[in-house]
Amino acid sequence: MRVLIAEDETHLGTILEQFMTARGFSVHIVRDGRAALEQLRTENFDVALLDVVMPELDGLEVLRLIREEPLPPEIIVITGNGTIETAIAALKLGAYDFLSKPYRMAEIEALVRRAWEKRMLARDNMHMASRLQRATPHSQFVTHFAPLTAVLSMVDKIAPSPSPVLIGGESGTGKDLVARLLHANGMRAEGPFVDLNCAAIAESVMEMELFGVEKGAFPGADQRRMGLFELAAGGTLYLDNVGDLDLKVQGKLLRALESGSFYRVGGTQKVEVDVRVVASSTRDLSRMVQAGTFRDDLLHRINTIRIALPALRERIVDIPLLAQHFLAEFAYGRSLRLTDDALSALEKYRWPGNVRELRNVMERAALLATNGVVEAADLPLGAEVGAGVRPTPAQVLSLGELERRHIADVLERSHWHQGRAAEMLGISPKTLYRKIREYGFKRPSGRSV
Ligand SMILES: Nc1ncnc2c1ncn2[C@@H]1O[C@H](COP(=O)(O)OP(=O)(O)OP(=O)(O)O)[C@@H](O)[C@H]1O
Repeated sequence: MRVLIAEDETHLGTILEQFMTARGFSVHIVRDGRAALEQLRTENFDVALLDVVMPELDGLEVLRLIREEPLPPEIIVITGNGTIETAIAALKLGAYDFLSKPYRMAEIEALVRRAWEKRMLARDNMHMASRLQRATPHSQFVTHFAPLTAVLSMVDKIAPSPSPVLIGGESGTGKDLVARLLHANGMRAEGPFVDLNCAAIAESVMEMELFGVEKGAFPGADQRRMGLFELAAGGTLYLDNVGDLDLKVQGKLLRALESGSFYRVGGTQKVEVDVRVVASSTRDLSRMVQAGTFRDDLLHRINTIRIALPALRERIVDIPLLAQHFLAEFAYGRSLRLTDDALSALEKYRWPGNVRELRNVMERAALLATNGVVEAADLPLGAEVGAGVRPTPAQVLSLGELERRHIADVLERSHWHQGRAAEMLGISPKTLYRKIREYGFKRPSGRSV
């Protein structure tokens, strides 16, 4: 339990500090209001004891300012001459409780412990809610493919370590799922899992999104905002499509990983956080290093542990297994089965959207199935999916070009409705967004969506 004591009376402060330390609290003491404010803004405390009468800033002012911050500690205000007006003002400003001087040490200890329990309860509720939300779609990683079962045992082994992990693989291969497994099986499972798709955030705001921004950093920054790094404190930060970070943010990320600390945008106070970073990329980061678009030193840092997820077409053994798994998920109590023809159609298909696409296909198949049987005709794999882009033997297109043309075609057919297009392609909207940027597609003017 981390406790801040702000007390300007030297002797009293020291006695309090010694008492609390001896009772097993981790204590930091400051002697004036401004120092208290700075300390509370830069480090995470569970409880703060604020004397009301202090130089620079009084305790009530510190209380008011700190309550405007995200996730403030519980505050106990210590009033000098026990004026009831001050105590009421403190409670109105959101203090947990107040104590009047002179007080007994045992009294203060009991109050600090109660304040801490309240904070833990609130935190548990928050985590419980977010875990319930997470647990539903992402619970199980299904595979029979030997190299992937080896990956799963590696995930179990490395989950408890704080080292960064890099997960590579095409879109829809399960990178997000593996990142969540790493979190859920690690020491930080009780902490937050914060996920950021680096491809979906404009470069100009990425630094603020990750590291937060200090009040007054620029005109309009009228309050301090925590970045995702801080929000992930004690948990895992998942950076999806890490290759999309620009070089400046890459540098800052590297420093944060190396030192465990960073500065908010416009800030001068170092913020220290304990966060495990898991990054993923669909792109070949080594190639990006060669091209000068990804930092070599950052790649080394996040590459400490590397996991590569194979495309679904490279593990045909998993196709029937996953198909049954998703069919059961969408059967809603009915019993559904796939015909041999349907299975063979699934195994022959190339699955550009990997497991995500298979899941979408099985969802629709479950809806279309009659008499509990899914026929090949019920599978929306569509000959038409490849139609129009199939090259003649003399004109073999690269996979990248094929993908580019196919996405352009689907965007056109969906009238640039990106949600629908992503669904047709079996990829996530965020991946489609990134591909649109990668291929430099421009929405035709006059189209609204
Ligand atoms: N082996 C698996 N077993 C069960 N479900 C899986 C498996 N792999 C992926 N999925 C499911 O497929 C969908 C896509 O997976 P996920 O979001 O993890 O892919 P991704 O590689 O992170 O994709 P992107 O690069 O587009 O973000 C999710 O619904 C996920 O639960």
